[in-house]
Amino acid sequence: DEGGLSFDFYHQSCPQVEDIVRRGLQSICLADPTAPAAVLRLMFHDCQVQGCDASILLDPENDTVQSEMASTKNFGIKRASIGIIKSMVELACPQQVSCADILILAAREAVALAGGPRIKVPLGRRDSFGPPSFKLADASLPPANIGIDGMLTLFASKGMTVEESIAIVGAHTLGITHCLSLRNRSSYIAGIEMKSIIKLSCHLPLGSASDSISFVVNDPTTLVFDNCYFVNAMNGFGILRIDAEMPLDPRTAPFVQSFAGDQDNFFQAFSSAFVKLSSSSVLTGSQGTVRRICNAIT
Ligand code: HEM
Ligand SMILES: [Ca+2]
Ligand SMILES: [Ca+2]
Repeated sequence: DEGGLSFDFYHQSCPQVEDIVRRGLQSICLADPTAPAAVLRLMFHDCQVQGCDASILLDPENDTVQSEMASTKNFGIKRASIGIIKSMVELACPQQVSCADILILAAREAVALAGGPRIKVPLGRRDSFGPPSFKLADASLPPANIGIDGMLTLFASKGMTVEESIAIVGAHTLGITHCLSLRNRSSYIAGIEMKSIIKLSCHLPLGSASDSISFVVNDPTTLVFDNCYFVNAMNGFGILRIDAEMPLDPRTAPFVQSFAGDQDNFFQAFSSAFVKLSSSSVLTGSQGTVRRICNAIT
């Protein structure tokens, strides 16, 4: 049982949905090679707040109800690709496929398109019906400078093992970190001086307006889903605090070494972690709704 989800959920109502999402993401990627990173992070930030229910895609209802995007923890999140893919799915199968499922399928394609594993994901999520909650997003998303304890507790609550928790953070094999997100990161962690690396890309001391424009890459192969992130972290070049501490903490170090040495191990643990993350506290059956457009409840 995958918590009310199933692998053949759209078998009757929209058998072509996986192909549509794949082709949609492929063409978006041709125009913007950073799209896989954006979609993968978007999926995490949806699932982390009230479950994988497309709540992050809702626009503010009016001046008083702010969207999840108003949280500073959602800085840098890009949402446009899901709306485009949803409109392609709606043409083929009107009002059948939830935005929540489209987001998970798009994240799965993002990983595969960037060279990672093709993950089999159960479907049948429904979209949130309530108004967006900026406060919930702010409370539920991890701070940029979370440590190993906080990270392990967070993913344990989604049923992940320690190995899976480290694998899912391996999502940082894609994408970038803005200098803004490094403001509260100690530059000196367990003997490793990060200043010289960050200095190449950020204006130091951090705190200027340019911090929201300038960035560092999360690993040297920022467009490729590979195990380079773990090799890089072991060499002392982890960008965020968890990236830097995972190779050093005795609880996590053995898994970082195993993933750095064997990409298949990483892909396997990442795949099972991805299914757990994307299946945690979802709406199913008659709960929630299937939105016609992803940014509003109509
Ligand atoms: C406790 C765990 C985590 C923390 C504290 C964290 C934090 C961050 C931060 C601060 C950034 C940089 C944002 C910016 O400055 O633009 C980032 C980027 C990113 N994160 Fe995480 N993250 C965590 C877990 C995850 C997970 C589980 C995933 C996906 C499954 C993920 C996927 C990504 C991706 C792909 C990027 C790059 C985004 C882009 O380039 O557009 N992260 N993360
Ligand atoms: Ca959500
Ligand atoms: Ca990489």
